[in-house]
Amino acid sequence: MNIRMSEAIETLAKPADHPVLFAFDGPQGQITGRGAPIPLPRGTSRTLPDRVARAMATMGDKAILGGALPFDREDEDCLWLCPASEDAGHAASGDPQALPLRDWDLTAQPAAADYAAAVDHALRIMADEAGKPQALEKIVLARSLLIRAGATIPVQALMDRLGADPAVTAFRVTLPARGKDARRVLCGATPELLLEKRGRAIASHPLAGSARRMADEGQDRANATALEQSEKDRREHAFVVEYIMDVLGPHCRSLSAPAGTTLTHTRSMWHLGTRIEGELKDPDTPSVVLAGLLHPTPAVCGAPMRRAYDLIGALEPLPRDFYAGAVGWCDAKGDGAWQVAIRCAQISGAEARLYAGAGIVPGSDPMAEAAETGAKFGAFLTALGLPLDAGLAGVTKVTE
Ligand SMILES: C=C(O[C@@H]1C=C(C(=O)O)C=C[C@H]1O)C(=O)O
Repeated sequence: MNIRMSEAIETLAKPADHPVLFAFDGPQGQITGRGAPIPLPRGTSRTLPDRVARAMATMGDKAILGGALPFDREDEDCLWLCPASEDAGHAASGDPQALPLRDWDLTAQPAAADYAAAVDHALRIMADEAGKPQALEKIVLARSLLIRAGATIPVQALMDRLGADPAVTAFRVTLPARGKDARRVLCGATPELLLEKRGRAIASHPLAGSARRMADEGQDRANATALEQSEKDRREHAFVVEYIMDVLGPHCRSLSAPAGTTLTHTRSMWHLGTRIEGELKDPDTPSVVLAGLLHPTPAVCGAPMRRAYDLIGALEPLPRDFYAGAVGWCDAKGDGAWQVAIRCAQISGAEARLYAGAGIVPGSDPMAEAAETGAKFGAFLTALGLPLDAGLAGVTKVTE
C-alpha cells in the first residue's frame, strides 16, 4: 500500500469515532492513538529511520506515531500514524462485567519440562564454549501459554485490569491482520522502560534478575533479599546495562548508570533494575529510532546478541512475533516512550497466546527458570480472572 502521509492525516478527521490503534497507560503517561487503519509503510529495522524521517517531515505537530517493533529485527514492524487530539487522551473503559473469563482452557507450549530441557541444553552450550571467542554467556528463553476462551476476549476490559498496578505500563496495539486472525491485538502490562525521550533528555530502565512475589510478607521479603544478594542475578543484569550503555553512548553527549542495582517490583514480581540517564547529542533523534537501535537488549535476547538470537530461533518452538520487541509512541518532536513488550499476549478473538521468558546464565537451574516464567504469567492470568499459578502447571517444586 502506498499512502502519502499528508493524505493519511486528512482522512482521519474525528479520532473518537475510530477504533483504538494503540494505547498506553503507565508512569510515562496516558496516550491513545485512534484513526482509520492507516499504517506507516511497513518495513524492517533497517528501513525504520528512513520511513520515520519521511513520516515526520509531513506530520506537523498534529500527529502521533505509535505501535510495535517485533522481536526479530528482520521482521516487519507495525507502526500507525494518527492525529494527536485532545480527546484521544485515553481509551474508553472496557465493560467491567466482561471479565473474568468464564469458559477457558489452557495449553503450555512448550510444556514446562520441555522448556527446562531447552534451558539445560543452553547451559551445556555455555559450558562447552566457556572462554572461547563469541562464547554464549547469556540467553533468554521463553515459553507460551495458549488460552482458548468461550467468547471473544475483551481487550479494553483486560487492559483496564492490567493497568491497576501502578508499576506497569498497560498497553494495547492493533496488529496487522494475518490469515484467519483478522483482528489481532498485542496487549499486556510491562514493567520495563526501554527508552524515554523528552527533548535532549533520555532514560532507560532495564530489568533483569527476578523473583516471585509471595502472599506471605515474610516470604516475600526473603525472596527480595535473596534476589538482591544473588550473584547469578547480578551477572544476568550487568549484561543488559553494559549493552544499553554501548548502544546509546555514541548518540549521547552524556550518559550514566549508577553503580549497583535497585530492587523494583510489580504486584507479582521482584526485579533488579538500573535507571540509565543521558543527554542526546541531537535532540531531534526520534525516540522510535533509538528504540529500534536498542532492542532486543540482553534482557530479552542474550549476550553476545547475535549468538543468543540464533539459538533462540533453534531452541524455542514458536516464533516470538511481537513478544519481546518494543511498544510505544513518538510525537512530532521525536519525544516519546518505548517499553519492552513483555508480560503480554497476542490476542485474536477468543484466543490469547501469552509469552514469558527468563534469562539463563551459567549457574541457572532449569526448573527454577521454568517456575520463573510461570510466575511472570501471573499478572496477565489474574487480569483474565484465571488462577495466578495456572502458569506453573508441570513445574516440579523448586525452592526459591
Ligand atoms: C523476558 C521477560 O522478562 C525479562 C527477563 C527478566 C529476567 O530474566 O529476570 C526480567 C525482566 C525482563 O527483562 C518476560 O517477562 O517475558
